[in-house]
Amino acid sequence: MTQSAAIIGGGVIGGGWAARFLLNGWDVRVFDPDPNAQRKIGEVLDNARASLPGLYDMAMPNEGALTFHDTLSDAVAGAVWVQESVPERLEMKHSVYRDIQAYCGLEAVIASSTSGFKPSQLQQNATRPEQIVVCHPFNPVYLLPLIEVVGTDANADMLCQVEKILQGLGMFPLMVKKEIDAHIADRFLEAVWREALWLIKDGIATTEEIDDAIRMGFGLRWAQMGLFETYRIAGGEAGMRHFIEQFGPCLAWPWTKLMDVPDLTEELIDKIATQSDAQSGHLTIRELERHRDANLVGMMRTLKARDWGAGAVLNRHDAALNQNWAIPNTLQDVDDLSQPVKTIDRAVPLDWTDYNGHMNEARYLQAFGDATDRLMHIVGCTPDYIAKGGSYFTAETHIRHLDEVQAGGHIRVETQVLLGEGKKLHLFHAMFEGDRLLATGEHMLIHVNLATRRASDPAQDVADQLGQLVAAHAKLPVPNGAGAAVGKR
Ligand SMILES: NC(=O)C1=CN([C@@H]2O[C@H](COP(=O)(O)OP(=O)(O)OC[C@H]3O[C@@H](n4cnc5c(N)ncnc54)[C@H](O)[C@@H]3O)[C@@H](O)[C@H]2O)C=CC1
Ligand SMILES: C[N+](C)(C)CC(=O)CC(=O)[O-]
Repeated sequence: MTQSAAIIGGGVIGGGWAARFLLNGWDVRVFDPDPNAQRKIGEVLDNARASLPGLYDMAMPNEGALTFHDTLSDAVAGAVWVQESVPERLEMKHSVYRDIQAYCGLEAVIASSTSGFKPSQLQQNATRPEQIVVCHPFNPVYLLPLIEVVGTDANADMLCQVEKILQGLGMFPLMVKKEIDAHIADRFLEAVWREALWLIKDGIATTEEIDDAIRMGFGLRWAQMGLFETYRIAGGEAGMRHFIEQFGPCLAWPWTKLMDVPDLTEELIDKIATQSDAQSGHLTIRELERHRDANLVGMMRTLKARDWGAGAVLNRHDAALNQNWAIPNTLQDVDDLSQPVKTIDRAVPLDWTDYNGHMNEARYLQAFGDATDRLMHIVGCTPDYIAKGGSYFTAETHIRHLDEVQAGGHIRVETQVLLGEGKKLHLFHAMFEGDRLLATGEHMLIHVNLATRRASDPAQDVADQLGQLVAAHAKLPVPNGAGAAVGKR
């Protein structure tokens, strides 16, 4: 049965949570008194649909149902997870918990997005403190994996379940062992924010110069290694110890104004807002969000290819997705040998699209190449087999681009084996979005001995498995377009 999450407060963060749950197959029930909440969440969802599914190389589950409710009691009914994302005011959060606990199930998790309150503060005077836990996300919640989970002794029994549910949403729960104001990550953000305010107040840098100082340099380092791994490298061969010895004395020099906070006077606020308008005012918030999402998707997919940091979290979720929405790994996994085999089932990543607003031609080849790799794996041409010295090389390719598809579009490739005899493997891939045929890819591959780099017969096991597929597919009609030349309709 589909699980449901209640989103209490559907602003910047609640909207991101709604998208994260929905796109992971949960039903989502929103309560927010703002008459614009539905429109705002709809816009956030559009951005999320274009960006999140394409981070994975497997299809995500079908979207859950999104409903908006006039009362909080209605929204929390039946929800196993209640995500509170109302403004950062303690008395408001307390009053919202009173209402939630009056109507939600006894087993429901009540998670708070709070940036800074400790769980013990949130639990004060609650009917059932053990239900309330901090789950602090990062904007955009639908893309960034980090989630700081902070509980008290009262929550001990539920933290494991909370961690599991968040992992199931493709997130990286950082289980914070000791509560502290602003948890872990926001203490860094706060420190950097304070320095930035001083640099502006003192007229040393503009908003744009500060952003450049971050994004052209250390921001890129932080995105993939964080602070300590980065500084370990900065210590050279002598490592961390040398780094601290060299830069330790600077801590006593006036390199930071951290203990002193500038007054947020009207004058300072006006200076920051004016500079920010000059820097980014030509773009709407939604346009900025789309740039942010495309940049994040590109960086995260690069990290994914390297199975590193945030990218490794995506790979773990991909493995979980494939258990649920199966693409076959072996011939035994194929449900019906007599039909073309499903070799790709995924969304179009944002970074596969181009200036024409659709999937770029080169990415059709990438998808068909991935489909070929999957078929090779299914017939036993696995990484182990390849490591022993046999593989297939593609000798010829013919792609027909029949229809377009946009970022986030759910594509599927079905593969028919036209010939699998001796050294030759002749494949015909058909790419669909739903029932719509988008493209076909016809490929001739030759089995190769990787030591001699010359054509060779595949090992018996691969030949046998391929033979089974060829015999079954021989009964299928020759697909429309097979053997066509360029320009021939
Ligand atoms: N904006 C950010 O970068 C981040 C914010 N957070 C935390 O998330 C929480 C929400 O922050 P934002 O989404 O930024 O604020 P927001 O102002 O964008 O959204 C708050 C929403 O709560 C609604 N609301 C107000 N009273 C309500 C009530 N009684 N019941 C239901 N909804 C109510 C408002 O109409 C509004 O839509 C805060 O605790 C904040 O610290 C956490 C991570 C990042
Ligand atoms: C500015 N902020 C303290 C609300 C930021 C966060 O809590 C996390 C984030 O997304 O930057």
